[in-house]
Amino acid sequence: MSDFNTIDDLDVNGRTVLVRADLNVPAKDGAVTDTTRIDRLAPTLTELAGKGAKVVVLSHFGRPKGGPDTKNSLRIVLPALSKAVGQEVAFAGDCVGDTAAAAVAALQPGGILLLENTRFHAEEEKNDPAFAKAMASLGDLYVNDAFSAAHRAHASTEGVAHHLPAAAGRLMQAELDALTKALEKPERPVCAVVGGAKISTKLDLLGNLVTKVDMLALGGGMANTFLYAQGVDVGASLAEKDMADQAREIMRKAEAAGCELLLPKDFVVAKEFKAGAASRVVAAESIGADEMALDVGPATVEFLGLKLQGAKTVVWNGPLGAFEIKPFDAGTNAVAGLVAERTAEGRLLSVAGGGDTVAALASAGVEEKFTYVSAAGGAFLEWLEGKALPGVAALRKK
Ligand SMILES: Nc1ncnc2c1ncn2[C@@H]1O[C@H](COP(=O)(O)OP(=O)(O)O)[C@@H](O)[C@H]1O
Ligand SMILES: O=C(OP(=O)(O)O)[C@H](O)COP(=O)(O)O
Repeated sequence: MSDFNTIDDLDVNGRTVLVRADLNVPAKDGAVTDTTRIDRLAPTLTELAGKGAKVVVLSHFGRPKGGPDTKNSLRIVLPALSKAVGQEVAFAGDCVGDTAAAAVAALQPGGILLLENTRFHAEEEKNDPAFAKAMASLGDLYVNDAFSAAHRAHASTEGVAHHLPAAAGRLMQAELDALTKALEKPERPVCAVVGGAKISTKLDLLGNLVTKVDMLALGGGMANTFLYAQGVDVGASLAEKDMADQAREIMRKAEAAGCELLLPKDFVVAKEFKAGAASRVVAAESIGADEMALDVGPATVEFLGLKLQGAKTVVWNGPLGAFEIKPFDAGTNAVAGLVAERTAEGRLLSVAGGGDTVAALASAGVEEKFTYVSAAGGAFLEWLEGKALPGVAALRKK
């Protein structure tokens, strides 16, 4: 980390420090369901507050369409954030402008203020220079502790760093150190497991990943999209059908690079996406028109188990199914259990990451058994590809 400043390099006493956090945590019905990202961020905030800084926290939450909406308000993280830092955290209903400025002005040294979702402004994702400048004008110093959002070149993750003295937070430091230690020279064969629901934003990443790993196992909406691209009828399953050409291109790249693509053999399907919905196991080619593939089936679990026997390193982002709802957690639980067991036996090095992936591993009871669990998903896979992450690059000493 010698080419980055850290909090040790900043004189924060009495200064206003803008901290870019990743509070994009799993939530349901307006409540946080997994606090891992909040708990891992807390030491940075308490250290800064303890050193007399006025701490102003910036973050995105969800994927709002460039304007405010109640579903994606960061207000819902306030109770968990206050608990994690051991003090009441103040809140402002905007991340720029008069509302934000008034809340910052009211902040005392040692105080912590959370600003509303940066993605409530379309300028955030465009990395609009004037918007970044407006955000930067709220503080004296900038600390980026959002490694898990560092693959995004957005105003709060990248733009602001050009306007203020910038440093990496403790979580950012810890993630980069741990990932470097675990994966700088991964022992082959390397198997990447990619599932989850973020299809279009992760497809680009897979094109590079297949040139770096020996096997790529797909689950979740990603697998459905690839099966659709192969001509399989995926019924009402989550899939981005307009991404089929790109998926086919990735399959060609994988073949050329000698990366074995592992697609599900069978699925647990249901007509409704709710707990206790009637479900059945079907072959991948037999999903009904009104059915959704919500988890990988037992034949897929067995197949992945056999394939993983040949792997020395596993990197994993994205649950294999809709794990929040039983029984669609079974595939993720079984494969995670297998990886955990082989890691414990010293036969495998395993690194997993992602907001929901961490929650899935915790609910499977195996989080502690992986070699390392990162708070980051997409960012960790892009780091693994050797890509320069914009949020990290902007912190480099000028
Ligand atoms: N087959 C599926 N159908 C619908 N949703 C799915 C399916 N498989 C996984 N998911 C959903 O994917 C979400 C996690 O995806 P993602 O955000 O990409 O992971 P992470 O946050 O770990 O990077 C979970 O909410 C899960 O319910
Ligand atoms: O949760 C995140 O990424 P992840 O799902 O890859 O772990 C980050 O907060 C980035 O969110 P984004 O993928 O909406 O830019």
